[in-house]
Formats: sequence, C-alpha cells, structure tokens
Amino acid sequence: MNTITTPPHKIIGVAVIWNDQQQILIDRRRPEGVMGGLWEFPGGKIEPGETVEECIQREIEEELGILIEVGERLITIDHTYTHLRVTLTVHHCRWLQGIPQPLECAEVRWVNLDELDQFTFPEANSEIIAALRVVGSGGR
Ligand SMILES: Nc1nc2c([nH]c(=O)n2[C@H]2C[C@H](O)[C@@H](COP(=O)(O)OP(=O)(O)OP(=O)(O)O)O2)c(=O)[nH]1
Ligand SMILES: [Mg+2]
Repeated sequence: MNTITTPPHKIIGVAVIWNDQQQILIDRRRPEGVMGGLWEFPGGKIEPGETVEECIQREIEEELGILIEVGERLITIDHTYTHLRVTLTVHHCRWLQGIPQPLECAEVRWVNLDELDQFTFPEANSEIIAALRVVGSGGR
C-alpha cells in the first residue's frame, strides 16, 4: 500500500483592489478553519471553464458585494504549506461600485500600501506584498 500522499492543490484568483484614494482592500479570514484570523487579499478558487479574470470578478461580487474592473496581472505565487499547496494568480483591480461587506469573512478594510505590514497575512503573501511595493499603485 502506498501511504505517501500529496497535499491538495488549490488554484486561486486573487484581487488587489484599488480605490480612488490609492488604498487596497484586505479582508480578515473567519477565526475558525485554515489560516483563521489572518488577513488576505480577497479571492477564491477558479472554477472549471472560468478564466482567472472571470473568477476574480465573481468571487469579489460574492464575497464583498462590490463591482470591480480586473486589470493587469501582478504576480503568480506557487506556495506549499504543510497540508496544502496553493497557486495564487494576483491581479490589480479597480473598485467601481458598492460598499465592501464582510459577506464571507470576518472583517474588511481599506489600507494604504505602507500600512500592510501592520497586518498578519499567510506566508505566501510576503511575495505578493514585496511585488506590490515595487510597482506601488502605478500597476493599476
Ligand atoms: N483569497 C486568498 N487566499 C489566500 C491568500 N493567501 C493564501 O495563502 N491564500 C490561501 C488560503 C486558502 O487556502 C486559499 C484560498 O482558497 P479559498 O478561499 O477557496 O478557500 P478557503 O480556505 O477560504 O475555504 P474553502 O472555500 O475551501 O472552504 O489560498 C490571499 O491573499 N487571498
Ligand atoms: Mg476564500
């Protein structure tokens, strides 16, 4: 019997949503469950037949009740946690309409780029944040 197992692999579309004040939207994961209580950029699993852009647009409407425009890709991160592998494809997005609501998370807030280090993110996010610091809000 082969008892070696590979961790599940999640393919995720992730949004860095900018508003007109050059702030970014972050959300806090619910306290229970995987990476509970950590902050993240909103997003979720890419469904079969869906492009990453379509996934991001859909997830943001479902999770936050807002409309965005999905723009340029910032970075793609492949990260392996102890029991989980994730591929995060991160796009710059522009807020268009609606007040973000914590429909599937604990909390949401707009923050400036230089405030991001005051929040605890999953390990994979340090590369995203480093890339954001390089392009700043110019990447939108
Ligand atoms: N949305 C998002 N997910 C992230 C970030 N960083 C990071 O490691 N992840 C991980 C956490 C999750 O395991 C996975 C996102 O998958 P998901 O949103 O579909 O899954 P989940 O764990 O929230 O819950 P579920 O839908 O499977 O029940 O990617 C991030 O910045 N944003
Ligand atoms: Mg999620």
